[in-house]
Amino acid sequence: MFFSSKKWDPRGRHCFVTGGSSGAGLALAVLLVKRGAHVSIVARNEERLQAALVELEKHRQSSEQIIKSYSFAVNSEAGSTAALQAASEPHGGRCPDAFFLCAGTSRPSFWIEQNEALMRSDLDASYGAQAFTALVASKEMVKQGVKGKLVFVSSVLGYFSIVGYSTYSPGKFALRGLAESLQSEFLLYGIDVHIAFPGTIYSPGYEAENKVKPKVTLKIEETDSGSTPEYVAECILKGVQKGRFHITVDFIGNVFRASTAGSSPRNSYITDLFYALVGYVALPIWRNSVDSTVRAHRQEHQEYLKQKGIIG
Ligand SMILES: NC(=O)C1=CN([C@@H]2O[C@H](COP(=O)(O)OP(=O)(O)OC[C@H]3O[C@@H](n4cnc5c(N)ncnc54)[C@H](OP(=O)(O)O)[C@@H]3O)[C@@H](O)[C@H]2O)C=CC1
Ligand SMILES: CCCCCCCCCCCCCCCC(=O)[C@@H](N)CO
Repeated sequence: MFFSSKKWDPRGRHCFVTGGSSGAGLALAVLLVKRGAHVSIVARNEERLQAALVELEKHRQSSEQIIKSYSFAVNSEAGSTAALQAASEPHGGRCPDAFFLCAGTSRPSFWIEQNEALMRSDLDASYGAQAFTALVASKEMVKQGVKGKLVFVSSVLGYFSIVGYSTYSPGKFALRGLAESLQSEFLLYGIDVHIAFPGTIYSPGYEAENKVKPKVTLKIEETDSGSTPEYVAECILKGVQKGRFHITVDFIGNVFRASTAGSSPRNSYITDLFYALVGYVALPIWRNSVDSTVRAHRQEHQEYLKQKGIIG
């Protein structure tokens, strides 16, 4: 209803994937290479980029495809500009057709353990790592008259939040706010905006965050069955091809999406009504159980606070 019905084909297009060296970003890059796109992946760690590039090469469809990696930190305007310039060069300076903004990290922890520096760096890691790329990409697309695509990757934690995500969720909610605004503004240019809200992704980033994740958060997350990076990538690409604004990859995501839709463009008026009804009944029950889990953790948490020297 809100987008053209013709399916978008990545073949021969230049796709710019931030966070393309790991997890969902790497899986998306692989998928795009398989579909015949030119792919540029961006991340900071050169070694992991090189390993990812070897993986991408295995899926090359033709010798024409330009497949490259770029080491830049994209959580600043300068970093994103440098990455975009470098990636545009092999394409004669033309800016990419689609931007898959997968860069992001999470450091689950308790709110009272934060300080200003940690809050700022986590907001930078969840929001800044995508917002600045969106800024420079948009300017370039408008300047060059490219009717491209911006695809943000939020999280189901951009729809709701739980204990442990006080410095991560705000950035993922903020991405939704940004996408909502740009979806409207970019009607001026014919640039499409999409935003994905995956649940748990079994990625290297997930392995890393679990090492520091509070026990109570791990317990609540047991309800989430999770998805492989490959599955998430497929859902994101399908969602983009179908012209969906909010892209969810699993049942939980669909329920939260439909329950918090507001005036966001919907995916379907019939199935979204079903998901919204499920949410209306099931979400308060689920939330009550989450609250009970947190309350049951009070005593253990007191011990934790003592151990850390936060209380006497
Ligand atoms: N894993 C999960 O359970 C979930 C993750 N998400 C979100 O999905 C996205 C992908 O996550 P996941 O699949 O776990 O990926 P990983 O955490 O495994 O990989 C993250 C990627 O982003 C890159 N990156 C991080 N920060 C920057 C930066 N400032 N500049 C450039 N590159 C950066 C990393 O490379 P390098 O460190 O070398 O820069 C790496 O390539 C993230 O935005 C994440 O928040 C959403 C829901 C669930
Ligand atoms: C019918 C309704 C039932 C609702 C059940 C909901 C269960 C959700 C549990 C919490 C999932 C948290 C995913 C975190 C993803 C993420 O972004 C982090 N891994 C950070 O990277």
